[in-house]
Amino acid sequence: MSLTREAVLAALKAVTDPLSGQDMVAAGLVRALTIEGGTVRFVIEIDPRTAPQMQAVQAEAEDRLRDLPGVEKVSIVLTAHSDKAPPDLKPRPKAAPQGPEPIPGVKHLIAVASGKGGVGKSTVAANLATALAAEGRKVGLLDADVYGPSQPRMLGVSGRPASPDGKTILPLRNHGVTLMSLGLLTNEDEAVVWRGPMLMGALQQMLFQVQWGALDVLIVDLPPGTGDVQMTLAQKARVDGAVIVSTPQDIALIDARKGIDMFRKLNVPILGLIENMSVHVCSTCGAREHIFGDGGVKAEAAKMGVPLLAEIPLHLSIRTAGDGGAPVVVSAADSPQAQAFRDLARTLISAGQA
Ligand SMILES: Nc1ncnc2c1ncn2[C@@H]1O[C@H](COP(=O)(O)OP(=O)(O)OP(=O)(O)O)[C@@H](O)[C@H]1O
Repeated sequence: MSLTREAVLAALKAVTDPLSGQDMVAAGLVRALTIEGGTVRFVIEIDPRTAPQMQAVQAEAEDRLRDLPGVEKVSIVLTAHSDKAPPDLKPRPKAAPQGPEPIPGVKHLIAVASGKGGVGKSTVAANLATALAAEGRKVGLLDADVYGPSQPRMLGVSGRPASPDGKTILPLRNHGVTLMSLGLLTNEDEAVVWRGPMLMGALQQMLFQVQWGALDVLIVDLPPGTGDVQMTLAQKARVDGAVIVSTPQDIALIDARKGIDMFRKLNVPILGLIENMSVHVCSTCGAREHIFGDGGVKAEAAKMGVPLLAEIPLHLSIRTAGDGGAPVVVSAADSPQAQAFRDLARTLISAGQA
């Protein structure tokens, strides 16, 4: 005959709780009772001061259960209960949904997004951040490109951020920019597989637990596309505006349109489009060629009713500077390429957006 719950409870009712004088079941001492095959398990929650009396109850309950036919193993665990009131399980009216919150100390938060990968979004974010710093702004850069964080390499930053109190994280700094990136917490060569909730937790930590200090502007380098990171950012933090980076190629533009739609649905203002790899400038002869097409982003911006904020040339020095850890704005400050980013920074500052 298999062991039943009723038989177990009946055996336990023969044990008296010395504190209340009731049987231990009626006294509510038996918690989380499970019966699996011949194994009986439950928990007795006790006030630590009554431990000696309760150990006697535990021993008696064990004896009685072992005498029951069908019982092979008994496991009774004594746990100390806290004096806190038990959790209130009654349904409550739903709390008002938590809206996006400003990040303490941060005046403007600008998201740098792209519909598609590889269009130069991280390059634009790094150069925009250093260009804003060169204009005297206090700038932070959050590398939220969780699938391929490249800002530590682009800004020439390495080492682990410290967390002296185990709660807040101290960001790193280079070229006048305060940086935090998941790339600083993982090994560069390690492929990171993030589960959704982990990812969202990490993003929230980077937004709200990093000691950003007083910033005029925090640039957030997003992963490409329209996914969870974009949604979480817009739902948790007040995003003052998004800039969308695209190349002049049609396919990049189609994806950019999707990005714009998403931000509009999330009530994030679109500050404008940035055309990257706009025109190829030969680093030896200076010849200009529209490798990815001409005027596409400008026409699209006009169609969508958003400004075209900048046209950044495709130039070898932009890539080598990024790879070398000092964006072109820093490493070749007087070059026309650097000036294109400086103009972008000034445009945003004069519009009161950075
Ligand atoms: N204007 C440019 N001129 C020359 N090279 C560029 C330019 N913009 C970006 N690059 C190069 O193109 C490559 C891709 O750029 P980047 O990593 O910034 O793109 P991304 O859109 O952030 O990519 P991902 O999808 O990986 O996030 C890099 O090697 C970068 O140096």
